[in-house]
Amino acid sequence: MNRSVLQVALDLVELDRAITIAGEAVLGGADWLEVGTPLIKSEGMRAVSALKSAFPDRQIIADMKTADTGAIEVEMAAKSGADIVCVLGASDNSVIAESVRAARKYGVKIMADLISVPNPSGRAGELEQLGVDYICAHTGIDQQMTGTDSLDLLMKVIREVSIPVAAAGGISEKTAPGAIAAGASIVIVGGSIIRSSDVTGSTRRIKEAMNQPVPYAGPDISQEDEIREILRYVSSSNVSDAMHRKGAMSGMIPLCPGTKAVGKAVTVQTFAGDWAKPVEAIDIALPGDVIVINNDKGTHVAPWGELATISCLNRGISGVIIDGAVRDVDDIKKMQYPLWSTAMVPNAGEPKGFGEIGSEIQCGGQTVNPGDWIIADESGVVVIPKTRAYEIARRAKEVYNTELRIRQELKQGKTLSQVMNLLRWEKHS
Ligand SMILES: O=C([C@H](O)CO)[C@H](O)[C@H](O)COP(=O)(O)O
Repeated sequence: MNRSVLQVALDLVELDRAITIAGEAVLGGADWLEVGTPLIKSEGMRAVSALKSAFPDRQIIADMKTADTGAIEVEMAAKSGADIVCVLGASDNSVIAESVRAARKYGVKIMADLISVPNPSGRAGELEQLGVDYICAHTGIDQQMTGTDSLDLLMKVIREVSIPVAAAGGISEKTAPGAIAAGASIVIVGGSIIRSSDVTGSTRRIKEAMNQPVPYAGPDISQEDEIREILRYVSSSNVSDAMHRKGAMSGMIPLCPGTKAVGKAVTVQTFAGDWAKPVEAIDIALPGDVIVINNDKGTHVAPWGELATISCLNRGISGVIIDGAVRDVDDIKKMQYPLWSTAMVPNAGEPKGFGEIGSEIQCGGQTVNPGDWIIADESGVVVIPKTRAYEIARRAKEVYNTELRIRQELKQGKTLSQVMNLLRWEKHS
């Protein structure tokens, strides 16, 4: 292959939307069109034939992810119009060999996908020996969410084979030049194009980036900084979607609607109205943290008020969440400080000093540990366990990006039910 190819992965579930998005991507310069696995599962082989009829001059790739009955699946895809069929590199050699035989018979090519292969560099060579036409160094979408880097995999396999290698897995305008510099002949892009509000523009920018290869230097931001960066622009609703409706606190009212808090939790267990530990937590918390307080069901006395809030502002604390009451509401509102509580009351308690800072607490019906991430906005407060914070932030970003595209389709006049094809997916139908 002389020049690098941009393959756009149509990982969608509705054929009509896939064809529209494919058309926009072709306008931006997409060379090859991949009928993504979700689309094949949702629409079957008619998705392959529909894409081929709509775009007869493009190579159509059927991402079958074949793991068994190689010959049958290759035959189906080939007869539906696919030019290239993707099989799982982790499959048994008998599956690969049968796929290759069927491919030769029906005049199509085989791309072997290295997703989840334990020894990718060794396996890539074996797959070449078995006769596959392309190797795909692929980090799956779920793996990407945990921080696995597709270009690391590409670099492990690129020198092991002499057939063309495709790079896939979260590739964007930023990483595409690195894939080409590392030697990829094909760059496969899904989310960065199909979820964009400007599919044509995003495709064009990635194509342009591919023409300026630059060696990949690895991520330019730490995972913690990336979590914070993402949580600053996604919403608590996006995070709740990413967590499959887990993590949302109940009964939390924003004192200053329109404000937002994002940060790591400094937890405080106190007793009704005992404001010593909540206020001491201000000195322990780091700038950017969120103080999360359990006031032991005390809604008649407040462990928090205006003066504590001023201290928080001075220390750069991102916000305060109280399962309990707050007072001095008018003054805090003037400061527009991000604070959520379950009650308001004028009564102050006493600084007795019971309770502790930095232990596991319950807040708004959720368990919160020190270091868990908090995102709070006008919809409410969500706690993200620290062990899954990177993954959840990345998934929330996917939710956010998916909505960018849906919003664009709504602006063009479709209803939400049309975009989502609700009737098709109703449980009782
Ligand atoms: O093959 C893919 C994935 O397994 C879902 O079927 C994607 O097409 C591939 O990962 C490219 O998509 P992005 O990772 O979103 O760029």
